[in-house]
Amino acid sequence: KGAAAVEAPVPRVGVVVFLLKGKAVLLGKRRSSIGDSTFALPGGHLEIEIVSHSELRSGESFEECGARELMEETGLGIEKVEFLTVTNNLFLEEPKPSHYVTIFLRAALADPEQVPQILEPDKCDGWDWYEWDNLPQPLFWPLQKMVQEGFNPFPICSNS
Ligand SMILES: CC(C)CCOP(=O)(O)OP(=O)(O)O
Ligand SMILES: [Mg+2]
Ligand SMILES: [Mg+2]
Ligand SMILES: [Mg+2]
Repeated sequence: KGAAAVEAPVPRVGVVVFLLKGKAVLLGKRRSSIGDSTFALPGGHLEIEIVSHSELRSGESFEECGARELMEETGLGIEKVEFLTVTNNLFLEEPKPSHYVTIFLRAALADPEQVPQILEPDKCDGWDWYEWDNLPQPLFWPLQKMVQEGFNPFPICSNS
């Protein structure tokens, strides 16, 4: 008898943001079925705005999604949002298998003085700024993989 067919998870799109401040990046400790208790960039699911059962408004852009997720999760306003890279991430170890195509953006604080708030305490233990050459452990594995491969999210001529 054949093994039961395995349901392949439908790929979803995640948009995460390297919010940079000097040589530091904003990270939060996740409370989630995916990457629980690991340090991850702020961000989340690319959403289609469902207005009613019969009307979909046009979906959000990557940049709009990044800015929305940052506002929802930290209350921070961001600017100079740029596309950096994309990765293909299969989460097969998690309780429920999932598959994310993850869009990585870079941004700066609109107000450099603004302080992040923990607006979703059930999803994040807290936000903090971490120097890129002294990142906390454990990192959320898609980010860990990029760091190990030498990814650098900072602008080349960063004179900031
Ligand atoms: C798993 C990740 C790459 C994409 C989903 O991110 P997330 O779990 O932070 O999602 P939300 O912020 O939308 O809840
Ligand atoms: Mg979110
Ligand atoms: Mg999120
Ligand atoms: Mg979301």
